[in-house]
Amino acid sequence: MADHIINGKELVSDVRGRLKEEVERLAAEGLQPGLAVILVGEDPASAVYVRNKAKACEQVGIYSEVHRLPAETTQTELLELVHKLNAAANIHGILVQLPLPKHISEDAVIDAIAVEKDVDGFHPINVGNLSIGKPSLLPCTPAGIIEIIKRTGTSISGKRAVVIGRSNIVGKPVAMLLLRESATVTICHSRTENMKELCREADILVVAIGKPKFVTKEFVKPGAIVIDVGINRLEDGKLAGDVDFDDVVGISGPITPVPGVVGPMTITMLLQNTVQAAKALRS
Ligand SMILES: NC(=O)C1=CN([C@@H]2O[C@H](COP(=O)(O)OP(=O)(O)OC[C@H]3O[C@@H](n4cnc5c(N)ncnc54)[C@H](OP(=O)(O)O)[C@@H]3O)[C@@H](O)[C@H]2O)C=CC1
Ligand SMILES: Nc1nc(=O)c2c([nH]1)NC[C@@H]1CN(c3ccc(C(=O)N[C@@H](CCC(=O)O)C(=O)O)cc3)C=[N+]21
Ligand SMILES: [Mg+2]
Repeated sequence: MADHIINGKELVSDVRGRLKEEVERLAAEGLQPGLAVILVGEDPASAVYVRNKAKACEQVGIYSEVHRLPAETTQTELLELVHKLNAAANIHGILVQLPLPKHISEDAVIDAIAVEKDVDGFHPINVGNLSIGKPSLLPCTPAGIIEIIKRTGTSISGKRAVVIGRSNIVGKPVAMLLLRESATVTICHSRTENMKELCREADILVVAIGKPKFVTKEFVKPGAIVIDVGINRLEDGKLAGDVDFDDVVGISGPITPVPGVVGPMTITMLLQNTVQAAKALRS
Protein backbone atom coordinates (compact mmCIF):
# COMPACT_ATOMS: atom_id res chain seq x y z
CA MET A 1 0.00 0.00 0.00
CA ALA A 2 2.64 2.52 1.11
CA ASP A 3 4.82 1.64 -1.89
CA HIS A 4 3.06 4.12 -4.17
CA ILE A 5 3.32 7.04 -1.75
CA ILE A 6 6.03 9.20 -3.28
CA ASN A 7 9.00 9.52 -0.93
CA GLY A 8 9.98 13.20 -0.87
CA LYS A 9 12.98 12.76 1.41
CA GLU A 10 14.61 10.29 -0.96
CA LEU A 11 13.89 12.36 -4.06
CA VAL A 12 15.01 15.64 -2.60
CA SER A 13 18.20 14.32 -1.00
CA ASP A 14 19.09 12.69 -4.32
CA VAL A 15 18.78 15.91 -6.30
CA ARG A 16 20.36 18.06 -3.58
CA GLY A 17 23.30 15.62 -3.35
CA ARG A 18 23.91 16.04 -7.07
CA LEU A 19 23.70 19.83 -6.76
CA LYS A 20 26.11 19.83 -3.83
CA GLU A 21 28.72 18.05 -5.94
CA GLU A 22 28.24 20.55 -8.73
CA VAL A 23 28.60 23.47 -6.31
CA GLU A 24 31.85 21.91 -5.04
CA ARG A 25 33.16 21.69 -8.62
CA LEU A 26 32.27 25.33 -9.20
CA ALA A 27 33.97 26.32 -5.93
CA ALA A 28 37.18 24.74 -7.24
CA GLU A 29 36.92 27.15 -10.17
CA GLY A 30 36.37 30.08 -7.78
CA LEU A 31 32.63 30.46 -8.35
CA GLN A 32 30.09 30.33 -5.52
CA PRO A 33 26.46 30.66 -6.65
CA GLY A 34 24.60 33.31 -4.64
CA LEU A 35 20.89 33.80 -3.98
CA ALA A 36 19.17 36.91 -2.61
CA VAL A 37 15.67 36.54 -1.18
CA ILE A 38 13.55 39.60 -0.46
CA LEU A 39 10.71 39.40 2.04
CA VAL A 40 8.45 42.43 2.46
CA GLY A 41 6.17 42.44 5.53
CA GLU A 42 5.53 39.66 8.02
CA ASP A 43 3.35 36.98 6.42
CA PRO A 44 4.03 33.95 8.70
CA ALA A 45 3.80 31.38 5.87
CA SER A 46 6.29 33.36 3.77
CA ALA A 47 8.64 33.53 6.75
CA VAL A 48 8.65 29.71 6.95
CA TYR A 49 9.42 29.31 3.22
CA VAL A 50 12.19 31.90 3.38
CA ARG A 51 13.80 30.11 6.32
CA ASN A 52 13.55 26.77 4.46
CA LYS A 53 15.21 28.32 1.41
CA ALA A 54 18.12 29.70 3.44
CA LYS A 55 18.64 26.31 5.13
CA ALA A 56 18.60 24.49 1.79
CA CYS A 57 21.19 26.88 0.32
CA GLU A 58 23.48 26.20 3.25
CA GLN A 59 23.07 22.43 2.74
CA VAL A 60 24.40 22.53 -0.83
CA GLY A 61 26.94 25.33 -0.37
CA ILE A 62 25.11 28.18 -2.08
CA TYR A 63 25.66 31.64 -0.60
CA SER A 64 22.37 33.21 0.44
CA GLU A 65 21.22 36.47 1.93
CA VAL A 66 17.74 37.46 3.09
CA HIS A 67 16.53 41.05 2.90
CA ARG A 68 13.69 41.57 5.38
CA LEU A 69 11.88 44.81 4.66
CA PRO A 70 9.04 46.35 6.68
CA ALA A 71 5.48 46.18 5.29
CA GLU A 72 5.52 49.97 4.75
CA THR A 73 8.43 49.75 2.27
CA THR A 74 7.58 51.78 -0.84
CA GLN A 75 7.67 50.34 -4.33
CA THR A 76 10.49 52.76 -5.16
CA GLU A 77 12.58 51.48 -2.24
CA LEU A 78 11.98 47.87 -3.24
CA LEU A 79 12.89 48.59 -6.87
CA GLU A 80 16.10 50.27 -5.69
CA LEU A 81 17.08 47.10 -3.82
CA VAL A 82 16.30 44.96 -6.88
CA HIS A 83 18.47 47.19 -9.07
CA LYS A 84 21.30 46.96 -6.55
CA LEU A 85 21.07 43.15 -6.54
CA ASN A 86 20.87 43.08 -10.35
CA ALA A 87 24.31 44.72 -10.34
CA ALA A 88 25.83 42.66 -7.49
CA ALA A 89 28.58 40.33 -8.77
CA ASN A 90 28.18 37.79 -5.94
CA ILE A 91 24.41 37.39 -6.50
CA HIS A 92 23.19 35.16 -9.35
CA GLY A 93 19.58 34.62 -8.30
CA ILE A 94 16.98 37.08 -6.99
CA LEU A 95 13.66 35.97 -5.52
CA VAL A 96 11.04 38.41 -4.26
CA GLN A 97 8.67 36.46 -2.03
CA LEU A 98 5.03 36.79 -3.12
CA PRO A 99 2.45 37.99 -2.27
CA LEU A 100 3.65 41.60 -1.83
CA PRO A 101 1.74 44.20 0.19
CA LYS A 102 -1.17 45.71 -1.75
CA HIS A 103 0.50 49.08 -2.40
CA ILE A 104 3.28 47.44 -4.44
CA SER A 105 2.77 46.22 -8.01
CA GLU A 106 4.03 42.63 -8.28
CA ASP A 107 4.33 43.05 -12.06
CA ALA A 108 6.53 46.13 -11.74
CA VAL A 109 8.85 44.32 -9.33
CA ILE A 110 9.08 41.13 -11.40
CA ASP A 111 9.75 43.17 -14.55
CA ALA A 112 12.64 44.89 -12.76
CA ILE A 113 14.53 41.67 -11.96
CA ALA A 114 17.36 40.95 -14.40
CA VAL A 115 16.11 38.15 -16.70
CA GLU A 116 19.34 36.14 -16.10
CA LYS A 117 18.83 36.35 -12.30
CA ASP A 118 15.10 35.57 -12.31
CA VAL A 119 15.37 32.20 -10.53
CA ASP A 120 11.58 32.12 -10.00
CA GLY A 121 11.08 32.11 -13.78
CA PHE A 122 8.33 34.72 -13.40
CA HIS A 123 9.78 37.47 -15.65
CA PRO A 124 7.73 37.89 -18.86
CA ILE A 125 10.82 37.12 -20.97
CA ASN A 126 11.34 33.79 -19.18
CA VAL A 127 7.62 33.01 -19.41
CA GLY A 128 7.70 33.80 -23.13
CA ASN A 129 10.81 31.73 -23.74
CA LEU A 130 9.20 28.77 -21.97
CA SER A 131 6.13 29.01 -24.15
CA ILE A 132 8.07 29.20 -27.43
CA GLY A 133 10.43 26.41 -26.39
CA LYS A 134 13.62 28.42 -25.92
CA PRO A 135 15.97 27.76 -22.99
CA SER A 136 15.03 29.80 -19.92
CA LEU A 137 14.88 29.74 -16.14
CA LEU A 138 11.86 27.54 -15.33
CA PRO A 139 9.42 28.31 -12.53
CA CYS A 140 10.41 26.18 -9.53
CA THR A 141 7.18 24.43 -8.54
CA PRO A 142 6.34 23.34 -12.13
CA ALA A 143 9.93 22.23 -12.80
CA GLY A 144 9.86 20.24 -9.56
CA ILE A 145 6.60 18.56 -10.54
CA ILE A 146 8.09 17.33 -13.83
CA GLU A 147 11.16 16.06 -11.94
CA ILE A 148 8.90 14.21 -9.46
CA ILE A 149 6.82 12.60 -12.22
CA LYS A 150 9.89 11.49 -14.16
CA ARG A 151 11.60 10.10 -11.07
CA THR A 152 8.63 7.85 -10.32
CA GLY A 153 9.32 6.26 -13.71
CA THR A 154 6.05 7.56 -15.17
CA SER A 155 6.31 8.35 -18.87
CA ILE A 156 4.64 11.62 -19.87
CA SER A 157 4.70 11.48 -23.67
CA GLY A 158 1.27 10.75 -25.15
CA LYS A 159 -0.43 10.61 -21.74
CA ARG A 160 -3.51 12.61 -20.75
CA ALA A 161 -2.64 15.23 -18.15
CA VAL A 162 -5.20 17.35 -16.31
CA VAL A 163 -4.08 20.38 -14.30
CA ILE A 164 -6.57 21.94 -11.88
CA GLY A 165 -5.67 25.63 -11.41
CA ARG A 166 -4.50 28.27 -13.91
CA SER A 167 -2.32 30.61 -11.84
CA ASN A 168 0.78 32.17 -13.38
CA ILE A 169 3.01 30.55 -10.78
CA VAL A 170 1.76 26.95 -10.90
CA GLY A 171 -1.17 25.96 -13.13
CA LYS A 172 -0.26 27.64 -16.41
CA PRO A 173 3.49 26.92 -16.37
CA VAL A 174 3.07 23.28 -15.28
CA ALA A 175 0.60 22.80 -18.14
CA MET A 176 3.17 24.32 -20.51
CA LEU A 177 5.91 21.99 -19.24
CA LEU A 178 3.66 18.93 -19.53
CA LEU A 179 2.88 19.97 -23.11
CA ARG A 180 6.59 20.31 -23.80
CA GLU A 181 6.95 16.71 -22.55
CA SER A 182 4.29 15.76 -25.14
CA ALA A 183 1.38 15.09 -22.79
CA THR A 184 -2.14 15.91 -23.98
CA VAL A 185 -3.01 18.66 -21.53
CA THR A 186 -6.30 19.99 -20.16
CA ILE A 187 -6.41 22.95 -17.75
CA CYS A 188 -9.37 23.20 -15.36
CA HIS A 189 -10.33 26.21 -13.23
CA SER A 190 -13.22 27.61 -11.23
CA ARG A 191 -15.49 27.92 -14.31
CA THR A 192 -14.84 24.43 -15.67
CA GLU A 193 -17.93 22.31 -16.27
CA ASN A 194 -17.91 18.54 -15.67
CA MET A 195 -14.58 18.73 -13.90
CA LYS A 196 -14.86 15.32 -12.23
CA GLU A 197 -15.40 13.62 -15.58
CA LEU A 198 -12.43 15.45 -17.15
CA CYS A 199 -10.19 14.58 -14.21
CA ARG A 200 -11.20 10.92 -14.32
CA GLU A 201 -9.65 10.71 -17.80
CA ALA A 202 -6.27 11.87 -16.54
CA ASP A 203 -3.25 9.58 -16.38
CA ILE A 204 -1.47 12.49 -14.67
CA LEU A 205 -3.46 14.74 -12.33
CA VAL A 206 -1.88 17.93 -10.95
CA VAL A 207 -3.89 19.87 -8.38
CA ALA A 208 -3.08 23.50 -7.49
CA ILE A 209 -6.18 25.30 -6.26
CA GLY A 210 -5.75 26.16 -2.58
CA LYS A 211 -8.86 24.28 -1.32
CA PRO A 212 -8.14 21.71 1.42
CA LYS A 213 -9.00 18.09 0.51
CA PHE A 214 -11.05 19.20 -2.50
CA VAL A 215 -10.09 16.31 -4.77
CA THR A 216 -11.67 13.01 -3.72
CA LYS A 217 -11.49 9.58 -5.33
CA GLU A 218 -14.36 10.46 -7.71
CA PHE A 219 -11.86 12.70 -9.55
CA VAL A 220 -9.24 10.01 -10.00
CA LYS A 221 -8.77 7.31 -12.60
CA PRO A 222 -7.49 4.11 -10.97
CA GLY A 223 -3.70 4.04 -11.14
CA ALA A 224 -3.29 7.70 -12.16
CA ILE A 225 -0.33 9.64 -10.73
CA VAL A 226 -1.59 12.44 -8.45
CA ILE A 227 0.55 15.50 -7.67
CA ASP A 228 -0.83 17.66 -4.86
CA VAL A 229 0.57 21.20 -4.87
CA GLY A 230 -1.83 22.66 -2.30
CA ILE A 231 -0.59 24.00 1.03
CA ASN A 232 -3.52 24.75 3.30
CA ARG A 233 -3.26 25.52 7.00
CA LEU A 234 -6.19 23.93 8.85
CA GLU A 235 -7.77 25.31 12.03
CA ASP A 236 -5.94 22.73 14.14
CA GLY A 237 -2.64 24.08 12.76
CA LYS A 238 -1.98 21.04 10.55
CA LEU A 239 -1.15 21.30 6.84
CA ALA A 240 -3.43 19.76 4.24
CA GLY A 241 -3.10 19.49 0.50
CA ASP A 242 -5.80 20.11 -2.10
CA VAL A 243 -6.24 16.34 -2.37
CA ASP A 244 -8.08 14.24 0.18
CA PHE A 245 -5.08 11.95 0.54
CA ASP A 246 -6.72 9.23 2.67
CA ASP A 247 -9.62 8.95 0.23
CA VAL A 248 -7.50 8.98 -2.95
CA VAL A 249 -4.51 6.88 -1.89
CA GLY A 250 -6.50 3.65 -2.15
CA ILE A 251 -7.29 4.13 -5.84
CA SER A 252 -4.48 6.27 -7.29
CA GLY A 253 -1.09 5.32 -8.62
CA PRO A 254 1.92 7.23 -7.25
CA ILE A 255 0.73 10.11 -5.04
CA THR A 256 2.45 12.97 -3.20
CA PRO A 257 1.65 13.52 0.48
CA VAL A 258 1.45 17.08 1.87
CA PRO A 259 3.71 18.17 3.43
CA GLY A 260 6.87 16.50 2.18
CA VAL A 261 7.24 16.39 -1.59
CA VAL A 262 6.20 19.31 -3.81
CA GLY A 263 7.27 22.04 -1.33
CA PRO A 264 10.78 20.67 -0.69
CA MET A 265 11.20 19.88 -4.41
CA THR A 266 10.22 23.48 -5.26
CA ILE A 267 13.04 24.71 -3.05
CA THR A 268 15.41 22.20 -4.63
CA MET A 269 14.60 23.58 -8.09
CA LEU A 270 15.31 27.08 -6.76
CA LEU A 271 18.80 25.88 -5.82
CA GLN A 272 19.18 24.30 -9.25
CA ASN A 273 18.12 27.52 -10.96
CA THR A 274 20.62 29.50 -8.87
CA VAL A 275 23.43 27.17 -9.96
CA GLN A 276 22.24 27.39 -13.60
CA ALA A 277 22.13 31.20 -13.40
CA ALA A 278 25.62 31.38 -11.87
CA LYS A 279 27.05 29.24 -14.67
CA ALA A 280 25.28 31.25 -17.37
CA LEU A 281 26.37 34.59 -15.91
CA ARG A 282 30.00 33.41 -15.73
CA SER A 283 30.25 32.43 -19.37
N1 LIG B 1 4.20 23.50 -2.67
C1 LIG B 1 4.58 24.62 -3.28
O1 LIG B 1 5.73 24.76 -3.57
C2 LIG B 1 3.59 25.63 -3.66
C3 LIG B 1 2.30 25.52 -3.21
N2 LIG B 1 1.36 26.42 -3.57
C4 LIG B 1 -0.01 26.17 -3.10
O2 LIG B 1 -0.78 25.70 -4.21
C5 LIG B 1 -2.10 26.15 -4.15
C6 LIG B 1 -2.42 26.95 -5.40
O3 LIG B 1 -1.58 28.07 -5.47
P1 LIG B 1 -1.73 29.19 -6.63
O4 LIG B 1 -1.66 28.55 -7.94
O5 LIG B 1 -0.81 30.27 -6.28
O6 LIG B 1 -3.25 29.65 -6.32
P2 LIG B 1 -4.17 30.80 -6.92
O7 LIG B 1 -5.11 31.15 -5.83
O8 LIG B 1 -3.37 31.86 -7.57
O9 LIG B 1 -4.97 30.02 -8.05
C7 LIG B 1 -5.90 29.03 -7.76
C8 LIG B 1 -6.45 28.44 -9.04
O10 LIG B 1 -7.35 27.40 -8.69
C9 LIG B 1 -8.59 27.60 -9.35
N3 LIG B 1 -9.66 27.14 -8.49
C10 LIG B 1 -10.02 27.62 -7.27
N4 LIG B 1 -11.06 26.95 -6.78
C11 LIG B 1 -11.38 26.01 -7.72
C12 LIG B 1 -12.38 25.02 -7.80
N5 LIG B 1 -13.25 24.83 -6.81
N6 LIG B 1 -12.41 24.24 -8.90
C13 LIG B 1 -11.52 24.42 -9.89
N7 LIG B 1 -10.56 25.35 -9.87
C14 LIG B 1 -10.50 26.14 -8.79
C15 LIG B 1 -8.68 29.09 -9.62
O11 LIG B 1 -9.53 29.27 -10.74
P3 LIG B 1 -9.84 30.73 -11.36
O12 LIG B 1 -8.61 31.08 -12.14
O13 LIG B 1 -11.01 30.49 -12.23
O14 LIG B 1 -10.08 31.62 -10.19
C16 LIG B 1 -7.21 29.44 -9.89
O15 LIG B 1 -6.89 29.25 -11.23
C17 LIG B 1 -2.18 26.94 -2.85
O16 LIG B 1 -2.61 26.07 -1.82
C18 LIG B 1 -0.75 27.37 -2.60
O17 LIG B 1 -0.49 27.59 -1.23
C19 LIG B 1 1.64 27.45 -4.41
C20 LIG B 1 2.91 27.63 -4.90
C21 LIG B 1 3.99 26.73 -4.55
N1 LIG C 1 8.47 34.50 -5.41
C1 LIG C 1 7.91 33.39 -4.91
N2 LIG C 1 8.37 32.18 -5.30
C2 LIG C 1 7.83 31.04 -4.80
O1 LIG C 1 8.25 29.92 -5.16
C3 LIG C 1 6.77 31.14 -3.85
C4 LIG C 1 6.33 32.42 -3.49
N3 LIG C 1 6.91 33.52 -4.04
N4 LIG C 1 5.32 32.55 -2.61
C5 LIG C 1 4.68 31.43 -1.98
C6 LIG C 1 4.81 30.14 -2.77
C7 LIG C 1 4.69 28.93 -1.91
N5 LIG C 1 5.99 28.29 -1.96
C8 LIG C 1 6.38 27.21 -1.17
C9 LIG C 1 7.70 26.83 -1.04
C10 LIG C 1 8.07 25.81 -0.18
C11 LIG C 1 7.13 25.15 0.56
C12 LIG C 1 7.56 24.09 1.51
O2 LIG C 1 8.71 23.95 1.85
N6 LIG C 1 6.62 23.26 2.01
C13 LIG C 1 6.87 22.21 2.96
C14 LIG C 1 6.20 22.49 4.31
C15 LIG C 1 6.35 23.89 4.81
C16 LIG C 1 5.59 24.14 6.11
O3 LIG C 1 5.79 23.35 7.06
O4 LIG C 1 4.79 25.09 6.15
C17 LIG C 1 6.25 20.91 2.43
O5 LIG C 1 5.31 21.01 1.62
O6 LIG C 1 6.69 19.85 2.84
C18 LIG C 1 5.81 25.49 0.42
C19 LIG C 1 5.44 26.52 -0.45
C20 LIG C 1 6.81 28.98 -2.77
N7 LIG C 1 6.18 30.05 -3.28
MG1 LIG D 1 -1.49 37.17 -6.25
